Amino acid sequence: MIHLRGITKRFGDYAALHGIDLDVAPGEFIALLGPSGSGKTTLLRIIAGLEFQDSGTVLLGGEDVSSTPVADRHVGFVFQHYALFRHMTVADNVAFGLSVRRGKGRLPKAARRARAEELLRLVQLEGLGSRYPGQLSGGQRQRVALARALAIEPRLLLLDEPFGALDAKVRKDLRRWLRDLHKAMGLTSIFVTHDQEEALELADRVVVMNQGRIEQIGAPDAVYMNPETPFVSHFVGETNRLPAAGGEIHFRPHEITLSADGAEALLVDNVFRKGAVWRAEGLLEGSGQFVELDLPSSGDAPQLGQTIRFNPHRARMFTADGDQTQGETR
Ligand SMILES: Nc1ncnc2c1ncn2[C@@H]1O[C@H](COP(=O)(O)OP(=O)(O)OP(=O)(O)O)[C@@H](O)[C@H]1O
Repeated sequence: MIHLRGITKRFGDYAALHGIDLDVAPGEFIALLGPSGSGKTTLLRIIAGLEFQDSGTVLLGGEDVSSTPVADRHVGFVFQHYALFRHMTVADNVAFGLSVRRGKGRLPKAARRARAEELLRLVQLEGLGSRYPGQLSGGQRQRVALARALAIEPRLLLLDEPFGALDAKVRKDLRRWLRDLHKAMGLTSIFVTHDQEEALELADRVVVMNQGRIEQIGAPDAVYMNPETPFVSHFVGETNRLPAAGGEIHFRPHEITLSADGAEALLVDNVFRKGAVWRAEGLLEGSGQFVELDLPSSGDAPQLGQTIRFNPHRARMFTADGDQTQGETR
């Protein structure tokens, strides 16, 4: 569906993307995940045709669209701040992409209306077509934006932090809804997020980006369980780091075994409930390293000042040069 080869992009002296290669299969739901400034939006805009790469090629459905303008790429997109037209009704907003279409693909007015109604049903906003955007909630507005993007029957749907401005509960509902919609419509979708939970929950594959490069591509479980670089280990999920000879050892807060003769001892200086577990934080005896541990909340809460002895049971060793790893279980 999408083949990106050697995509580079500079803004003045600043290299925003360094040779990105990426293949996306039809029907996939892909997350571009990375910190602010890692190049996610730039890459998405290049795929959409809103921005052009300095070098490299973009193939969509086997066709080289490297220099094709956005209007001819047949791509739908939704951006966090891609505002609806405030002076247009919801139905007119949704039908907008159809009404600007020229030539033989243009639908008569009645058909455009019917299509808008159908899309509003799809995004579960049936009957709200005559309202104005100002009369909708934030989550409803995002669904209108999505309906508008889908109106042109795009082959590809691109979403840039589509739910970024919404509160956590609405975000979660919309995520699930979007995943169902993606599947039901047989879409190929790429979304940008800096929220690892969102990426892990929604995507078939996660593309982890850092400083204009792809660090790792994989299924959510693979990226979480087998991070290939210290960056991925740290950015996706929570990670404790311990200095070790020739590098560092990484383990997740829950990847521990409690043991009275454990090799590590945490002096607890903060405890709180984190969903189904107790989170205990503090410094390790000896190294003074800050560590976070998750303990079953079926047991008593750890006490401040208590020492917890443990062994990491599924640790990963990263060597000092940073990008080589060895899985290690102890
Ligand atoms: N039009 C532009 N002119 C100059 N620099 C730009 C422009 N667009 C992006 N950049 C720079 O390119 C880098 C990548 O930006 P991009 O928006 O792709 O990052 P991002 O990963 O999407 O970040 P965020 O999560 O903050 O949106 C940033 O350092 C940004 O400042």
